[in-house]
Amino acid sequence: MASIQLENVSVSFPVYNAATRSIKNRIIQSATGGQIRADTTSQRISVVQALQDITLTLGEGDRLGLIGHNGAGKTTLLRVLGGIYEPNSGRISVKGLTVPLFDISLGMDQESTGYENIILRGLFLGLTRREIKARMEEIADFTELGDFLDLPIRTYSAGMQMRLAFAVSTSVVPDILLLDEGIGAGDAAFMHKARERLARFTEKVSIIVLSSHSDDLVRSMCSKAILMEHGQIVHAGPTDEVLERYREMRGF
Ligand SMILES: Nc1ncnc2c1ncn2[C@@H]1O[C@H](COP(=O)(O)OP(=O)(O)OP(=O)(O)O)[C@@H](O)[C@H]1O
Repeated sequence: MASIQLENVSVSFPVYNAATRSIKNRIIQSATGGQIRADTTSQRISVVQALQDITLTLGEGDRLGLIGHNGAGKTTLLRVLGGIYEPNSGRISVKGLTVPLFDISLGMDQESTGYENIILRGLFLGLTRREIKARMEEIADFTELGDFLDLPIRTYSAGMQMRLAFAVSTSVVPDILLLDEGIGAGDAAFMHKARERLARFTEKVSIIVLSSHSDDLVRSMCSKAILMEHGQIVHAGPTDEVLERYREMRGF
């Protein structure tokens, strides 16, 4: 059974050679972003607190929307769930095959061919070589990249790389799907095909977490949501209730 459990998870980023003099001994909080504070050990280091004390439990059938201002911590939270970032503190347990459909070039190598990258990205996502080989032909067909699959992917355009990564990432139905609102640089025909594939696929996924600035998208995909502000969860509940709270906060 797929599940996600986060207990008091915090993530901070040290920023070296930052102009910390202006933020000596105080915490800066602007309208956007996490919190910036000076590091206690060095004048030359600032710390951006991207997530602070996040506690969250998700199980079978949950569709969660992440809502909040620029820099609120939505992408950082997705990256923590995808195992891309380790929390600095707190406990995390993610059970089930997890596929991030953002940071789509992770696990790919620019010098390797399209075919080799299908294997690399597949292994990165936790598939076995046998599972990848069994799907190779279907993945290659879906990309429509033809003979380009024999060339190193540094010769591809951004949209061609996206086609490849998307085709591999959606070749197996995961237990947990992590989504960012934009899946990138595809052309209109591919985006249409990608959306259809995604719609078929999302029905079967056990848990979905979607980060989005689009109220309509969150409403159409998610039954519940959390509102994030400066790295913290400030409201959690049914999607409509959380969107309403966000509207009130923004004052429109
Ligand atoms: N690698 C990094 N180094 C330093 N700070 C970072 C890094 N990644 C993220 N941050 C900071 O963490 C905070 C949260 O960023 P995050 O990308 O999670 O926000 P977000 O809610 O996804 O924003 P947006 O809606 O703009 O995409 C921001 O203040 C950002 O500056």
